[in-house]
Amino acid sequence: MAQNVVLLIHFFTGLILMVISFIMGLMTSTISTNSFLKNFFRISPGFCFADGLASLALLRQGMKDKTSHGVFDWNVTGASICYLAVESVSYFLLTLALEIFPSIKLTSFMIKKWWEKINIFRHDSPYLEPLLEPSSEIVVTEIDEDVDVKTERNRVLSGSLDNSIIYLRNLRKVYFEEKHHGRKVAVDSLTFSVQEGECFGFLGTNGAGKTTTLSMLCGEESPSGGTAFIFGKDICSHPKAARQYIGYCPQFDALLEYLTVQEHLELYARIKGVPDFALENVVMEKLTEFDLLKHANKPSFSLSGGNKRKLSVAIAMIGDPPIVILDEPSTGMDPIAKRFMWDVISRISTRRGKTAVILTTHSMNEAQALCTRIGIMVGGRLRCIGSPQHLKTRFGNHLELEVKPTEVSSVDLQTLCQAIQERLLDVPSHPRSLLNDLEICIGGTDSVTSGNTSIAEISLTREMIGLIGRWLGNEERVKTLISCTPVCDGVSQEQLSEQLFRGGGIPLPVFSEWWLSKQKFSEIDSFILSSFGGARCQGCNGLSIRYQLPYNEDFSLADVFGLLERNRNTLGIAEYSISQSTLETIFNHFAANA
Ligand SMILES: Nc1ncnc2c1ncn2[C@@H]1O[C@H](COP(=O)(O)OP(=O)(O)OP(=O)(O)O)[C@@H](O)[C@H]1O
Repeated sequence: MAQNVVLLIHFFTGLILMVISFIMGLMTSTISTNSFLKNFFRISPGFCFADGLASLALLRQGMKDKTSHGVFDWNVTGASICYLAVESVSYFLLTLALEIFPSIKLTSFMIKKWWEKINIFRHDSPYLEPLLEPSSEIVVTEIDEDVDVKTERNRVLSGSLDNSIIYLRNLRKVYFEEKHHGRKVAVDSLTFSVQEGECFGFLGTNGAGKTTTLSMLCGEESPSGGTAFIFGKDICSHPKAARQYIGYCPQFDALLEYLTVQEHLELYARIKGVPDFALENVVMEKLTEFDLLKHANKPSFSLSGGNKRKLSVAIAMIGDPPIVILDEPSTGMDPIAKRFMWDVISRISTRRGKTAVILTTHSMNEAQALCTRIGIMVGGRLRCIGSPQHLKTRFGNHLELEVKPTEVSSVDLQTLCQAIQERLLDVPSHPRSLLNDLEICIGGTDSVTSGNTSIAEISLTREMIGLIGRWLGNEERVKTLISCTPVCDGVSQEQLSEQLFRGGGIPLPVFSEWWLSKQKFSEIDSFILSSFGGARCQGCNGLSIRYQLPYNEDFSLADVFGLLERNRNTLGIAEYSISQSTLETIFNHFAANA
């Protein structure tokens, strides 16, 4: 595309110069100026070509000056041919030089460096472009940084890198944006290293700067400050050398719509320098490894999202690069394909032991399953780093408890229903409206007064429920049902409230069951909260209730089990589980404190 644009620019420049020169050549007052300017216009090969043709035509028409003797005369095509000959050699050599010598390649990084030097020259005092300065922001970062992140920073900056093959040193990226007073710090002073055989999980909230970091490592973006080294090659000064070690799967599939799966693999294998004799084997190996054989001849536009992702990862892994960078590799995959992909990634990193994988993901399960080390990034900064177990031990200073109460017994249910029915039929100073309701609900005054109405037939209105709450000594409990306020007490309560509002009432057995189960939840809740100081309820889904329990010297795991076991029957606990805090809770903790 860029080459086509350059060609078009060349063509039009030549054309415009030709028109200018032609007009000037027609006017006697500008003929000599035109002859002089032509020496410069001929730097454009397009002009040389057009001028030569125009001069030939003019010669044919007898419009050339008398001094021109033949077609190869200097003033006819001679000058143009000579210029074109010299230019074809010199431009070819220039192109070669730009390709071969990276030191003179015009990367945006180098342009920036030159700009910096020009600025130093222009200003009397030494000048640093503000975004490249070791700004006060970085100092603040270092002060309030987590201890593990600081240790990693010191380790990398001191140069003790063991067998690290990638290391980032104060890598920084600033985008210019109107919204953020002109700039947005996407990545801020990122410092860490990745060793061979390691699978490094890069987690973070949306917009944390993960993709930007990976883009800088792959050479798609140039850093605003700091740098990174890949096998000792600086990504700023030797981007091409650094890139040759990397296989990159970007966040969005960069596939060519009309190329088939097999053609994609062949194309990238050739780009990566796989020799002809090995090409077929390499392509077949990837098709088999990624379970893409049956799609080999399909054009990429007809693939499902998950298969496109598989193809992108397969392309990244072609040629067995020592570093594989995967930006959300399993997005859009079904659970089976995801497991399959995890297996492939795990095989190349941990099992083969030579390849370093850096992956970003929003799936905590994926990070847990694959990553030997994890870094959580929020707002462009690394908030924590370490193995999944280390993070859980350090930041998971609580236990997750989930308790499921036993079901309401039919005896208790029957007893409560009868008690409510008796009270409803025996309201001493009942307001007229309540009795009316009851009469309507159970189909007639006779049946109410006879007392042999079926319990299942009784439907309770809001007013009755309010009264029952008062009789049973807990008006608060029924308020949530009556007022239909959204509470985190699970789906069943929401459904009951909805039924009450839309249908005008709920059957007595349904209400009684709800009441008794609330009673159980409430007893368990007060027991947990009073027994484990600092316990916090995390929510209830109608079947079970979840807590976070503090986990320190005062509470061992044995204490928690002991206490629950001793009171299990009294409280009516059907089952419970205790687990260490998950990666998800740790991630949420960092995201919430961003
Ligand atoms: N080209 C750009 N110009 C301006 N701002 C950008 C540009 N690219 C990214 N950003 C900003 O930089 C920040 C980091 O973006 P980045 O894509 O790296 O986040 P991320 O962690 O990969 O997010 P996600 O998980 O959603 O992919 C965001 O606030 C984003 O808006």
